[in-house]
Amino acid sequence: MRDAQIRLRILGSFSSEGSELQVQPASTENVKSTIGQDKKNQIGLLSATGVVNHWTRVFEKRGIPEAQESSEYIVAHVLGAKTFQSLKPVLWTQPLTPQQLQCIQELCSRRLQRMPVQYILGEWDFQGLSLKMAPPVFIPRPETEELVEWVLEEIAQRSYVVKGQHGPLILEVGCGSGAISLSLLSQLPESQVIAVDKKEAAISLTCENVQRLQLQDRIRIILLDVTLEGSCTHLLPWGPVDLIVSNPPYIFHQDMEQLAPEIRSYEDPVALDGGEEGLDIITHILTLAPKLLKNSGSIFLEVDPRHPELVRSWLQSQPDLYLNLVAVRRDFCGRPRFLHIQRSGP
Ligand SMILES: C[S@@+](CC[C@H](N)C(=O)[O-])C[C@H]1O[C@@H](n2cnc3c(N)ncnc32)[C@H](O)[C@@H]1O
Repeated sequence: MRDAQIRLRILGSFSSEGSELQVQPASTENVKSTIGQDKKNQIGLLSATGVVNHWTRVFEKRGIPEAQESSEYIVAHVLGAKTFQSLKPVLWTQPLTPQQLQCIQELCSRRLQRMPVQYILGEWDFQGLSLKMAPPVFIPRPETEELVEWVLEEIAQRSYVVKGQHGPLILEVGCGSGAISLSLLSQLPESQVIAVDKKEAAISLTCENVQRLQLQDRIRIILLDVTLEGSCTHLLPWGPVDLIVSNPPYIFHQDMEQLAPEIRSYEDPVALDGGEEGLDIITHILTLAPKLLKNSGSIFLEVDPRHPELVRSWLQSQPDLYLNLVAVRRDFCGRPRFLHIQRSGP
């Protein structure tokens, strides 16, 4: 699934798509007439492969990014598979039923309106977990899987056997769909997680995903805005924590307009907009951290490539926090995107 997700880069990166398209949903008539045009090819067109090719051409014509991948994911989903390649080869050429064709058409019409494939399918894989997706809750990106892998590597090198607790206690700020928290819980059977988010839609989706994966015994989910005064008091009863992890909103405000239509029209701007320099939530997390973290506790953050230097100098200007930027990691595109900050103070 990882490869498949990387292929859907337009939904995974915050790149601009340039000018927005005037998109009209395809009508049933359009599809029927295209399908009816060539009687000789009718069987081919009504097969899964034929329909994938048809919608790929329609998407390409309308300037929809990742036309073929979008079309393949939708057809595979309607046929009960995750990817087109994983379908039994016999299903590639077998004629589809009228119901299947109708369903494909409805889902493809949504893609023509630039809805991300993840919302169209209603689920997406993250770290091998199948999570429910629903707009406007942020769709987990492939980069964030690298953040989770880094956290897992660090945890593997430490011992967390303290007062009957056998695994780390982790706080996630901004849990969204629950992707980070749930993948950590599922890969660290001794861990416990506190997941917070300021948006009710995110909290509800995390709860649904927790139930879906039966991980409710080791997680506490809290509706909380970490920028509000006193937010710390809601977390202190559960702490102190070994580790804070967050993929916060970090886009520079002036870059918000450049986002692809998929992101701009469907994802919650609260999940994206980090203020003037993208640091608004990051600095709140860092200010709260010393009150919530154990001694030598760690913070792992996903950030913009411009942030490592900005965060380093911000931390130098805040010596009373006793936080040090100890490592920066690059993402699979070679951009410095992940920070490890450690508490070193009283
Ligand atoms: C980039 S999304 C990350 C979601 C998820 N962790 C992931 O990686 O897929 C950021 C999340 O932070 C939440 N958020 C934004 N501001 C917040 C705040 N002040 N307090 C708590 N959560 C906040 C948003 O609602 C959103 O769900």
